[in-house]
Amino acid sequence: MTATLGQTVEPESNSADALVRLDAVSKVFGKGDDQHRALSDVDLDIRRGEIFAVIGYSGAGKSTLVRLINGLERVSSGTVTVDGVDITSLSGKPLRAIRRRIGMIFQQFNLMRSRTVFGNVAYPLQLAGLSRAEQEDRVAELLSFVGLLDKAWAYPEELSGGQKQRVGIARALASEPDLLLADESTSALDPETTRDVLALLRRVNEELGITIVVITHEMDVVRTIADRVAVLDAGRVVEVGAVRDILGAPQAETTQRFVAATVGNRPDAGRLQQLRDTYDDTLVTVAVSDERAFGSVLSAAARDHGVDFEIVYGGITDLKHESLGSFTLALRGPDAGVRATVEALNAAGIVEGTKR
Ligand SMILES: Nc1ncnc2c1ncn2[C@@H]1O[C@H](COP(=O)(O)OP(=O)(O)OP(=O)(O)O)[C@@H](O)[C@H]1O
Repeated sequence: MTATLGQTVEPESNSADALVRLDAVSKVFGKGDDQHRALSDVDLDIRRGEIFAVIGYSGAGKSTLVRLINGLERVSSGTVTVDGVDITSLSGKPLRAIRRRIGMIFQQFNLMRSRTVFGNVAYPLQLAGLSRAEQEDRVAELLSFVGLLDKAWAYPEELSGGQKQRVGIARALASEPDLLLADESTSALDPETTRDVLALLRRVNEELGITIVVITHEMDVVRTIADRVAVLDAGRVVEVGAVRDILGAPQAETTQRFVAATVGNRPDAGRLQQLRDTYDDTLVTVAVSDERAFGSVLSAAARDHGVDFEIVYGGITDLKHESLGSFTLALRGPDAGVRATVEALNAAGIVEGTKR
């Protein structure tokens, strides 16, 4: 029994709300014996207004994917469409026009050391031909959005990692992009600074309506910020869906490894065996995404059937807008009562597994 409360089936993606679409994209580097296939047959829709994460281990093809979306790299086969325009056949001016609508932030920030914070953020505006007065107004607005107005005249080397990434975000926003690509944008930062930068990215998404693609090897980043996630393994998308569904019921082995690293609330096989050795009761694991429903179903069933319960494992994992919990319970009482309690929990669709 693997029903999970709150699990929803994602509607088939509608191409009308896809800001970025990859159709059967493959990318092969090198020639002849030196060939290396970085991406194989990748289909993805990134919807307007969402935060979409791509997670994968080193070498999975994440950076290649980003470089194909912003036109820095060409597909070997397939198509990449940005806002309805197939960019695989574009070059020169039309490609540059599309690329201006895509902002990018990097793991190592990529700021110009010889320029102040102002100079870095103003750079794309200067290239776009804005007057000095226009640049000043826009940079002040951007720096105040990222909380760094007081650092306008500092040089990058005088800033912390988190501050450098804020400058990177302000610079990426300067040309008012529709899409922001964040390639391992928090991988060089400590956990607290990571939280601040992720919170800022959420504001970019929610207040400015910018679609964000987050490339990461950390499920914690996905969990905190993303609406949907694609799992990339050896150049292939092995799983894609809403973050709550992927974290609640990961299917592919790679996904299960990523999920185990961030969601510690389900007992693995070894821990389950230990629990069975310790508790001579029926063990049942329930998924919880609405605590009141879970609590009332459990306490009513236990009361009606004369059953006691003890929580022996579990916890709550916070997602962007909701929580995902899992509890393993030891049920104690008359056999028929325990069976009836498990049935009641099953009927409520919250049982993930049962062990006698
Ligand atoms: N320009 C290139 N020439 C040859 N091979 C490349 C090139 N760029 C990437 N690759 C190969 O393609 C595969 C995917 O690389 P990519 O950098 O996209 O992975 P990644 O998931 O971003 O990894 P990491 O997190 O380590 O950067 C790797 O095996 C890499 O060696």
